[in-house]
Amino acid sequence: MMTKKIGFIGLGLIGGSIAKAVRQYFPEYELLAFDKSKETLALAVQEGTIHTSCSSIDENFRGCAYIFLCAPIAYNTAYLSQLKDFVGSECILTDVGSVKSSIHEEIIQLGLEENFIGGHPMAGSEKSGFVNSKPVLIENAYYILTPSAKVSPAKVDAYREFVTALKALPVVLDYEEHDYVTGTISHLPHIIASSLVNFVRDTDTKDELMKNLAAGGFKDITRIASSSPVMWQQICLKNKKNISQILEDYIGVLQEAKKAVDEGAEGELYSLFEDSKDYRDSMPNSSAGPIKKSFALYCDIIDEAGGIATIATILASNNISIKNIGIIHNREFEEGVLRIEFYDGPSSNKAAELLKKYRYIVYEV
Ligand SMILES: NC(=O)C1=CN([C@@H]2O[C@H](COP(=O)(O)OP(=O)(O)OC[C@H]3O[C@@H](n4cnc5c(N)ncnc54)[C@H](O)[C@@H]3O)[C@@H](O)[C@H]2O)C=CC1
Ligand SMILES: O=C(O)C(=O)Cc1ccc(O)cc1
Repeated sequence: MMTKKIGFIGLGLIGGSIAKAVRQYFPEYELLAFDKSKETLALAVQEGTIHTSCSSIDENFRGCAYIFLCAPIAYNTAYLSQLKDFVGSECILTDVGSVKSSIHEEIIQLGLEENFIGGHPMAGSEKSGFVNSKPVLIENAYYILTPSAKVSPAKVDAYREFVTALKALPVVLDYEEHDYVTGTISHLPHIIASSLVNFVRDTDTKDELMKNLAAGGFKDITRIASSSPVMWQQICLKNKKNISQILEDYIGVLQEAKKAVDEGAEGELYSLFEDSKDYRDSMPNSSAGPIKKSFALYCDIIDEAGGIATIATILASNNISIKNIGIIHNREFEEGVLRIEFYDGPSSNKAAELLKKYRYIVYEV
């Protein structure tokens, strides 16, 4: 069997998830890692995710087919000069950072362009650390590749195939375009979420009415405010130019909204919400995105003891695994409805068909 050595620097949420996916799909590969947290490395060895834990970037990294840089972005860039000696001609050096220009610039400086293909799995969560990592995190998620100008097409093809084998969806982009696009769809939303949460904290009443009354909508758009502070600090520092421009443009949009409110401009206010509804509704639920897609359906349940158990039994006896199940209450479903999440689209479709056959009212989303 063909074995390869894969190295990781940083084995947290993303590094850990990729390592676990490699372990799952290429069990014969040899995995090694360096992380500043000794506990993380010990756990990864104990769980059988990696074979070798390294106390620094050392000789172990020589001969790797892939080296994944998965620490916060400023550290990834800083480690390149230490890594350089261990990067052989066949090695594909890659990262998973949310910003690409800074690492590409350092790669050019160090003459590592023939080896470097930037990477960015558009998957993750507000959680962090190896303990939260899982192979399914990158499954069906877009995985952006930003090849250096001098890397061979053969290496790009090999990396693309590797990403596909890990069940992610490779997309090749220019690194500068990557930073503008992710600046808008990922970095700006994180800044909005965090500043909105802080705004509520700073303007709340003495008895914290806002904190206690905050409803689903507020929680939906601020989930990501619980993300790793060091990671987002570094993203803002490294994608400064794009984020500054995007914030300026977005503040202009907010000012227009304020003007419409100040002037009681009925038409403008209606359009604001109608346009956003149309565009948001046109985003396919099944497309992969920064927020990992979910395969869920909603189902009315008969209000009697054992209602959930009956549905779970129907699904289990048809070999459909449930990822998550629970009753939700919101304005859309005032009476409460059962939300059932599945691991993939086909399971969700099969479950919907089956439950309809049993005369359940099913809402597919
Ligand atoms: N969290 C997310 O949703 C996503 C994160 N990313 C990128 O992935 C990278 C890692 O993020 P996460 O895995 O979420 O973070 P994390 O905090 O879960 O993991 C980072 C890991 O790096 C280690 N580390 C920190 N500083 C280090 C250093 N100086 N030397 C060696 N190891 C060090 C930590 O001990 C930890 O195990 C970042 O560059 C981020 O931009 C990319 C896509 C999604
Ligand atoms: O939690 C979420 O929805 C995210 O937005 C996760 C995420 C964070 C950083 C990235 O570079 C990509 C994805």
